[in-house]
Amino acid sequence: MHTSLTDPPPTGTATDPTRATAGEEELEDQKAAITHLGHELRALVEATVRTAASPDTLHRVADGVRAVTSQLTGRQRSRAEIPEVDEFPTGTRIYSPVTGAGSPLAPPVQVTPTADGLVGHCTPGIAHEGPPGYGHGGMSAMLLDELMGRACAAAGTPGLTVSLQMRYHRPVPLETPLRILARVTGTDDRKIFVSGSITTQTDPDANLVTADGVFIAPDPHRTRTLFPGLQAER
Ligand SMILES: CCCCCCCC/C=C\CCCCCCCC(=O)SCCNC(=O)CCNC(=O)[C@H](O)C(C)(C)COP(=O)(O)OP(=O)(O)OC[C@H]1O[C@@H](n2cnc3c(N)ncnc32)[C@H](O)[C@@H]1OP(=O)(O)O
Repeated sequence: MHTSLTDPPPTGTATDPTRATAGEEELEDQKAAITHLGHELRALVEATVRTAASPDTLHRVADGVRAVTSQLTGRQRSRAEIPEVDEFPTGTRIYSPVTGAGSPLAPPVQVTPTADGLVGHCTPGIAHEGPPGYGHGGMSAMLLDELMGRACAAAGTPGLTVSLQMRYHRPVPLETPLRILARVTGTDDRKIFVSGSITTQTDPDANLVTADGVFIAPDPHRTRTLFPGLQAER
């Protein structure tokens, strides 16, 4: 998050080629606006957790933020609704707390395919702190869970996590560019075995965190029950 604050807002990923061309421009506009707001909100979150401002200033800013929040009027997305700009489950998930360009919670991780899986890059800031100066262990688990889940989807077998074994070898430094790797190592019927790791970008041979996970591809009936938005909108 830290260095990304000074970078230009990231752009969205490729559009689903099956969508009607007429809607594409609108979707791109929507993605760009969501990304813009996400970028500013992440700057607000980072400034919030770093500031030493006086109580007066904090109260004034809180009132200002409440006034801004009240501008987000109109229809609100329901719990199971999948945003129109999303490509579920393999691509853009714009409000993902890990990769989402529109999420104030996300570092956000930029994901790229590798020869045998995925690599993610991000720079978590102080908002993701656990021990002073280092990343929260739950944050590392969240980064790996998401990347490992996306590796399943990228391999053509989207699945839900049923087991995630974390090993924390060294503290994860904040404000430091990180590299997250995830790859499917095997399958057994609906079970997908996945491994993942977090290192710094400058020392990719020194594992800070590693994980082994089991993901399950839900059967079609369970998929329909779990994700009603998928049927209604796709
Ligand atoms: C278009 C299709 C979409 C599909 C889904 C897409 C999702 C991905 C979306 C986007 C991708 C990018 C984002 C990723 C995000 C990160 C991933 C998360 O955070 S996921 C959230 C946390 N996880 C849960 O909430 C799961 C909760 N669990 C469940 O709902 C059920 O367990 C479920 C549906 C996953 C499986 O239930 P059953 O009833 O279908 O399956 P049973 O029969 O229990 O198990 C099947 C096999 O798996 C083994 N198994 C079950 N649990 C296990 C475990 N903990 N460890 C090892 N094996 C286990 C069992 O022993 C069984 O194996 P034997 O057939 O007997 O050989």
